[in-house]
This record gives sequence, C-alpha cells and structure tokens, in this order.
Amino acid sequence: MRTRGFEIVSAYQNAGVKLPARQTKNAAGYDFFAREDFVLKSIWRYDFIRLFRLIKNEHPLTDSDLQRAGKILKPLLVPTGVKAYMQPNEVLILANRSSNPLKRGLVIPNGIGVIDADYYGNPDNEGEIFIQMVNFSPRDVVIEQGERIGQGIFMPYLLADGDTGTGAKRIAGFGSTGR
Ligand SMILES: O=c1ccn([C@H]2C[C@H](O)[C@@H](COP(=O)(O)OP(=O)(O)OP(=O)(O)O)O2)c(=O)[nH]1
Ligand SMILES: [Mg+2]
Repeated sequence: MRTRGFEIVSAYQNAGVKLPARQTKNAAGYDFFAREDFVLKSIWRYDFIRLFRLIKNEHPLTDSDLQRAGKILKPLLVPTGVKAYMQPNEVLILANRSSNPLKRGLVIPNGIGVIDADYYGNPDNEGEIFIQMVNFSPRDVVIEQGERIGQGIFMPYLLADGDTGTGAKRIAGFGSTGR
C-alpha cells in the first residue's frame, strides 16, 4: 500500500538523484541530497561593498547598492529533485541538519519548511522540494551533488473546530497563494 514516501521528479529521473534516507535505526529525519552542484554565496559580500563605499566617503548607500545587496541577501533555493507523497492529514516538516550552521554557516531562513500534502504533483513544478538556505559564513560554500543538505520529518496535523476546508487547489509553492 502507498501511504507516504518520496519519488524522483520526472525531469531528473536519469540525473543520479538519490531518494531521502534515514541514517540510523531510530532517526526521525530523512536526509535530503542536493540534486546538483550548488554554490551558496556568503552574505558578507554586502558588507565589503558597504565598507568600500564608506572608505571612499560615498555614503549613504545608493538605490543600486541596495538592489545589489538585496540580491546577495536573498535566500537560495537548493533543489532536491524529489517530491513527497503523503496522506491528506499529514505534512512533511523540513529542518536543517544541526551540523550545517556549525560546520558551514548554513541556516534555513524560514526556520522550518512546511511541505503540504497537496504540493505533490502541482502543475508548476510537480512538487519538487527546495531547501531555502542562507550562508552566513565568511566564505562561499560549495554543495556537491549527492551531499546531504537537510532533513524531512513526516507528521500528522490537526484541524481547528469548525474548519471544513477551503476546497482550493494548490497550483504551486513559494507564495502561490498570495501575499
Ligand atoms: O522550505 C520549503 C518550504 C515550502 N516549500 C514548498 C512546499 C509547500 O507546500 C509550498 C508552500 O509553502 P508555504 O505554504 O510554507 O509558503 P507560502 O509562502 O505560504 O507559499 P504558498 O502561497 O504557495 O502557500 O512550497 C518547499 O519546497 N520548501
Ligand atoms: Mg502557504
């Protein structure tokens, strides 16, 4: 019986993507692997621009500085090549590996990722799971294909009294339901 699990997104069937896996007997988290090499730029690049301008006595910062900084400070979406199916009353919670901030300065800026059951198979990206990351270490971090980047935990969730649902269908992720 198909209850919950992971599948490779069709576009990456032959791309050597590994399905998330637990590492020890009682591990709660399925470790996710990066589907391709990925460079996570350090956020501190912004401070160097700022310092440079201050040294040149050119403050305050211009709009174009801020635009540049905005791009640098934006979290990156590390692609996993994997989608998760589950029961309608279940959710997959994404969490960082605790070694990531310690060893590589990598944090998940949304705290946890919420992967809804109805994200699976959505018409926009088939339900591919992405892990948002920010690199606050002083150096750029290279993630290689197949490296473990985060973990997912399946959980049941509860409904509030009187909640009969909206019936609305999920068509994508990352802000698809509006602001
Ligand atoms: O770290 C994450 C968080 C979310 N998602 C996907 C799965 C989830 O079902 C969907 C929507 O996530 P969420 O509801 O947390 O974000 P939102 O900003 O409210 O987007 P939406 O308007 O699409 O619900 O985006 C990921 O792939 N990775
Ligand atoms: Mg949402």
